[in-house]
Amino acid sequence: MEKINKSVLNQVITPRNPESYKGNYGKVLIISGSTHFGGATILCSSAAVNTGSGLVTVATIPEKFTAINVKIPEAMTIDYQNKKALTEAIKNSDVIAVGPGLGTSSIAKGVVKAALTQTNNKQTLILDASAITIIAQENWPLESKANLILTPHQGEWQRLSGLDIAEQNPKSNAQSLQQLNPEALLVLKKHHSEVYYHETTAQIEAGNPGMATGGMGDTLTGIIAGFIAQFGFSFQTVSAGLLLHSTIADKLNKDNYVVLPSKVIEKLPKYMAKYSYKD
Ligand SMILES: NC(=O)C1=CN([C@@H]2O[C@H](COP(=O)(O)OP(=O)(O)OC[C@H]3O[C@@H](n4cnc5c(N)ncnc54)[C@H](OP(=O)(O)O)[C@@H]3O)[C@@H](O)[C@H]2O)[C@@H](O)CC1
Ligand SMILES: Nc1ncnc2c1ncn2[C@@H]1O[C@H](COP(=O)(O)OP(=O)(O)O)[C@@H](O)[C@H]1O
Ligand SMILES: [Mg+2]
Repeated sequence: MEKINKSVLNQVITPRNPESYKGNYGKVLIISGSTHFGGATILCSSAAVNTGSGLVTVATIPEKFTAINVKIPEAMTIDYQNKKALTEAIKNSDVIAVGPGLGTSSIAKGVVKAALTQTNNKQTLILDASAITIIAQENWPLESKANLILTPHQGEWQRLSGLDIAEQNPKSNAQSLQQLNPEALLVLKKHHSEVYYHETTAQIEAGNPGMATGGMGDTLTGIIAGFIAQFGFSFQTVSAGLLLHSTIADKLNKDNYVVLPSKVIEKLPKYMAKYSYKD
């Protein structure tokens, strides 16, 4: 399996054009959260903001609006239960990430369906967490006009692919992805996470068990969304987001037994500045 080289960080993370404005850095929509899972929404959206997305909108339930406004004043909020508002927000976004903390209620199912069916071929749709669980449970075809990215952990991948964790290996994973949707990009999250896209299978050599804490995957989803919003959809862009997440976590793990997702998020702008310098 190919290794994802650190040079991808310098390639993807480019200095900003002085003449640019927020409209140049993409509109991200994070569809996320439910009564018991508010933190996932805050971490995912906060990661998208700190990665440098031009504008971030959070589609969630209204009882979470205040918490989001206080924690992430840069983000806007809409109610995903309002079908018209959700449709409008999907239409106006470049990157849509759906699933963190969404749960599997009937409303959540409708929201995932809307994301799958209302996106177009200029957009990227990231399916994570509960969105993957819902698609697996409902046995829906994995279809969308958008560029599709899946970010399951091994338990979620088991649900979607039908492969037990012990059966998951590069060959079986690639075959399953081919059957589910040969155009989709898969980020399989594990120790040394893997990326599958078309004929390429690659792995990061970064990440540590200090990352094994709730919210770390929600954070990755926000980072990938922010990277695609700014740098465009590609295998390299996703690989760079994945590698940056674990690279920051490895630095923090040197003197932190557990690596908190919020600490990784805090370091994003600093590390992006560092990798944007070409020396
Ligand atoms: N602060 C918040 O708001 C947070 C909210 N969150 C939100 O919670 C929702 C549920 O997501 P989830 O991932 O917590 O649970 P679920 O979908 O049931 O999967 C777990 C099952 O899979 C299995 N499993 C096997 N391998 C595994 C692996 N490598 N990593 C993890 N699990 C693995 C595992 O096996 P077991 O542990 O039982 O051996 C178990 O059977 C989702 O919307 C998410 O975004 C979380 O992000 C946390 C912070
Ligand atoms: N032992 C480990 N080594 C490296 N990375 C890990 C380890 N444990 C967890 N991670 C990383 O942490 C993240 C966990 O994602 P996920 O299970 O979706 O978290 P959550 O849903 O709680 O946000 C993934 O990016 C995964 O690769
Ligand atoms: Mg997760």
